[in-house]
Parts: sequence; C-alpha cells; structure tokens
Amino acid sequence: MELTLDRLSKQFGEKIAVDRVSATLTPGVYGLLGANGAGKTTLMRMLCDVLRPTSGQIALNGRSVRALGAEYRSHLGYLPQDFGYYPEFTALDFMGYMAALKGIPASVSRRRSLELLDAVGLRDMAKRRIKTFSGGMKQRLGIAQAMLNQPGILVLDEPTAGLDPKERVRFRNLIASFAQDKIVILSTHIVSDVESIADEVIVMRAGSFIMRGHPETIVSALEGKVWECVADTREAAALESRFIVANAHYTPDGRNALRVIADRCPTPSATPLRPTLEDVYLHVFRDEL
Ligand SMILES: Nc1ncnc2c1ncn2[C@@H]1O[C@H](COP(=O)(O)OP(=O)(O)OP(=O)(O)O)[C@@H](O)[C@H]1O
Repeated sequence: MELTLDRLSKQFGEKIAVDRVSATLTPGVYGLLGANGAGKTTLMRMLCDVLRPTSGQIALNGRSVRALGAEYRSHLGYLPQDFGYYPEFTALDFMGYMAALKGIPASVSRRRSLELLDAVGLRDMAKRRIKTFSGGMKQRLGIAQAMLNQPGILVLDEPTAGLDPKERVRFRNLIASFAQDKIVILSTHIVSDVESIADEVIVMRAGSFIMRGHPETIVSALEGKVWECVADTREAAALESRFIVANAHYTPDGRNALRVIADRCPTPSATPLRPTLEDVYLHVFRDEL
C-alpha cells in the first residue's frame, strides 16, 4: 500500500493552511508534530477526504482518491480532533451505531465491537453510558471506533490528548500491534508519545513539512548540543536568557539543574546529555517559543 501526496495545498481565504506538501507514505507509523495552527488537522482532514484540497492530489496505489471515492474511504479509519459522542449511548451501542454507518454487517459488528473495546481497556464499561466516561475513556472509545472497519489507513488527530500515563502505554501497545502492514498517521502535542510510537516523525511548520525522518536520526542531529548545567539562581537566569532551557529542577542541595540546548559547551562545568525529540522540537521552534 502506498499513499502519495503530491503538492497538496489548502487555502482558507488568504490563509494557506497546507502548503504544497509532497510525500510517499508506506506502511508504518507517522507522527505529525507541529505548533498550534501548523496545518496538521487540515492535512489529516484532506487525507480522510472530508476536506477538498485547493490544489494537489492524494493517490492510493497510484489512483486518485477523488476518483476512488467510497472505495478509498472504506480503507480509512479516522479519529477527528473534536469527535462527537452521543452521551446517552452506551459504549457498545455507540460502537454498533458507528459500525452500521461504516456498513459493517450486524453479524460481525457486535463481536468486533467487543474485541476493540477490550483492546482499549473498555470491555467492562461496554454497557455504561458515555456521559459517565472520563475524557480519557471517551478518547479510547474514539480510537476503538476508528478501527472498526479494520482500516488499512488509520488517521488519528491527537489520540493521546487526555490519556493518563497508563492509558498512553496501552495506546502505544495497541498502535504497535495494529500498525503492521498499515499506514498510521497521528498528530500530537506530546512529543514523547511520537518518539516512542512513530517509525517516522514529520515536523510541520506554517503548512509545510520542515523535517522528516526516523526519531533516532532526527534526534542524533542534536548530539553534543544538550547539556546539564548546575547553577545558582543568578547563573541560571543568565543561562535562561542566552540559551533554550528545556527543563529545570532543584538539586538536593538547593541549586538549579538546567537542561540547556547550546551549540557549544555553555559553562565549564556543563556535562553532556543525550538529546531527546523534545529537545529537537524546542530547538526547531526556538524562535516561536
Ligand atoms: N475552516 C477554516 N477556515 C479558516 N481558517 C482555517 C480553517 N481551518 C483551519 N484554518 C486555519 O488554518 C491553519 C491551520 O489550522 P490547523 O487546524 O490545520 O492546524 P493544527 O496544526 O491542526 O493546529 P492545532 O494543533 O491547534 O490543532 C490555522 O491558521 C487555522 O486558523
């Protein structure tokens, strides 16, 4: 399976939300990163055929998705950012309803719904009304419904928003087990989620892809540029004014330990640290922060 984006653009009035992005996506997990307004949701909505591009094309195995129409949509699973739940429905009713909308035969819909509710840890809540669910539980239900039609292309807009650390681990494992032979595209603001889930990271800024690659490759570009500096309050303030400080905490003896991103050793006593994707993100978006 191959999904090709060819100079895909979307303009809203004067605003260019997605600006001539091109890519060839093969099975794997793609993590879309970018600040608010970078164009992630707009791109995902075009990928899911709910928003028509202003120009450019999306093709599945060389055939335009416009021409494929319903056939293309049958390969898709989508969790939109603002998913509408029906509060009075139970989780199982909701899954059944979504299955019917997707044209899944009633004979398989209940079994598959229960399997998916199990996979997202909601099996015991199957008969509870959605209005009693926490944000994280609703999010898990949203992920489950996106998988109902066993999609070959799964598009998840901020799937980890509202999940607690345990739910995040479950989600990561779920995606890992699901992703074989499938194209999974997910966006998130939680950089560490992308680092642990994605085979490829795509960083978006102002509608364009500004960076792409395996998380380790992207992170290795910052090797030798992340430091720990232990400083008193005045030194810490000076470091913060000159460099990007990714993190700060107090040491047991009351000093400041700063995680500093700097091209050269920022203080004589600084010790090198291993970079993370979050450091890369802060480095790329340093002007906007
Ligand atoms: N329907 C619309 N009409 C006008 N402008 C829009 C519309 N949808 C999106 N935009 C604009 O396009 C740009 C990209 O928005 P988009 O929602 O795709 O960004 P995003 O990266 O998903 O942001 P977030 O992380 O906040 O969801 C923003 O400037 C936004 O205001």
